[in-house]
Amino acid sequence: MSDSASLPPHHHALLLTPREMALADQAAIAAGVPGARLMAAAGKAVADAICTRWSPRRVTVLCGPGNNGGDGFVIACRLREAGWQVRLALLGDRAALPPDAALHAREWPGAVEPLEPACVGDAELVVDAIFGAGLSRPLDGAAKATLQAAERLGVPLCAVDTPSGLDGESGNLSGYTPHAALTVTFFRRKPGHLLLPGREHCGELVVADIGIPPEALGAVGRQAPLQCWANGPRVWREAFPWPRAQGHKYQRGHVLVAGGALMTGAARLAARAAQRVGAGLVTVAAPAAVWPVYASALESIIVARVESDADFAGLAADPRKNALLVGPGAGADESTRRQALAALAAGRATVLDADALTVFARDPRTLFDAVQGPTVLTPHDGEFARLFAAAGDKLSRARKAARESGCVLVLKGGDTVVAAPDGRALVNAHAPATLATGGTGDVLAGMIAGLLAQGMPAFEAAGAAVWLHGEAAYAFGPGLVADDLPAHLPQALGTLARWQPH
Ligand SMILES: NC(=O)C1=CN([C@@H]2O[C@H](COP(=O)(O)OP(=O)(O)OC[C@H]3O[C@@H](n4cnc5c(N)ncnc54)[C@H](O)[C@@H]3O)[C@@H](O)[C@H]2O)[C@@H](O)CC1
Ligand SMILES: [K+]
Repeated sequence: MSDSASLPPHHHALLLTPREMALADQAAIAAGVPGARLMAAAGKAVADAICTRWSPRRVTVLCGPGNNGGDGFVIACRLREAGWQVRLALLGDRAALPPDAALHAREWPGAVEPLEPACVGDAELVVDAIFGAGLSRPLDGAAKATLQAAERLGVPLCAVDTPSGLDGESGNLSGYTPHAALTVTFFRRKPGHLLLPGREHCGELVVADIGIPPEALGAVGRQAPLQCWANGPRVWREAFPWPRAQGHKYQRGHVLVAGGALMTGAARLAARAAQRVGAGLVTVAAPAAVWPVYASALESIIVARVESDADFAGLAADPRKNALLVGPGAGADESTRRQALAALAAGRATVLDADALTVFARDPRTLFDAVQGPTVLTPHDGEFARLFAAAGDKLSRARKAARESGCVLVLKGGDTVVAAPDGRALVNAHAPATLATGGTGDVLAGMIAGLLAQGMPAFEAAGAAVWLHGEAAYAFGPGLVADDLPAHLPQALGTLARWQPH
């Protein structure tokens, strides 16, 4: 096995697909860690996680026909040793278990019941070790009926690796998937643990070390690059533009925000967010008719009066304005389209949001062909569908669209995905549901522009903005409206400054 120099960057935050995880297992086994030992460690980790959360009680361990079921046999043994009353049920034939699972099944001293709804009848806790990474078709038959019976009982369920029926790669559900109170996975998380709807079925997620050396990642990465991470400071904090003692406002960048003529609040929110995230200067280009609205509300922000799209293009052409934002409250009209194209033509960092995306619905190629500088597109699902034909799960759609457009894609939602044209991707789970309220997207777009203006690369800037956006919402708590976000960015930045890898 290679040394740690071959580890992919931020390897703790990597998300591995089930296939990549199987390759990591194989690499560990090839490096001399027997599969049966990995399974023993996996089962022990789950049993330990259970014992620290629940006192001994009646538990039914549901085992599937593969290695996930093998983990189940280990869990049953460990819980029994710890004084729990354990029932174990197996789907399929004991003689057909794969070798590592068969080995651990031989150590189980109790009865092996057939897996059917009756086996959870008196349980106070249920362990779902039916299917994990090997799920190959929708859940049906006895597995589905038994998990449904467990869920109807209303007792807590602990899932091994993934709740059965959850596709670890996409987060999609197949046939039926129970809601776990606790999911214990091994070595690294999978995209499906963070993507919706999967994340909602995992409950608390624990990642256990089962003895796979991190260097196994180097071996996996040589087959296909590993470039999907859970979004968080680990991934981008080295690129975060903290103000420097010797800096001055001109070194902290200058954001130009196109202000809308009707919905003036959106661009104001974006401008405040750009400023709060650290941009040295922010200019809002305000249409003449509503100039006073902007000017009276934005004391420390420059409000430039524009009479025409040509005026805006003139502002955008000023090279000191090193990050441009068009879209918030812009209106889906010709003027917005001209402003977006003027921003892209400037060849500097650009964020296009909302209406500045919608105006290219009929000819997205015009938009993609105009891209020159680092460009970030921030669609929600509806806006995305107007621009891109990409199908599939959210992660692959975002990646395909990033490649097609040559832009960093921020595909928003409760599980925002950030994707770069070179295949890198982030899945964000750091966002409370309170963010689903009007204007929060404008704030996010402003934050990305603010970080771009300070020289942060587009992929990292998008990831950092998405995380800080979530952090500011957590800091505020319930009752959030978009206006609260810029005001809570200082707290979020404080958390980031103190953040330590764990
Ligand atoms: N060495 C390893 O590979 C390790 C694997 N571990 C465990 O092994 C699991 C992966 O094991 P496997 O690859 O054997 O996969 P699983 O145990 O998840 O499932 C594979 C079996 O289920 C069947 N199956 C899949 N979907 C089905 C469906 N919907 N209905 C009926 N049958 C279905 C397959 O035909 C196969 O027999 C991980 O999730 C993890 O829990 C851990 O023990 C750690 C070490
Ligand atoms: K499972």
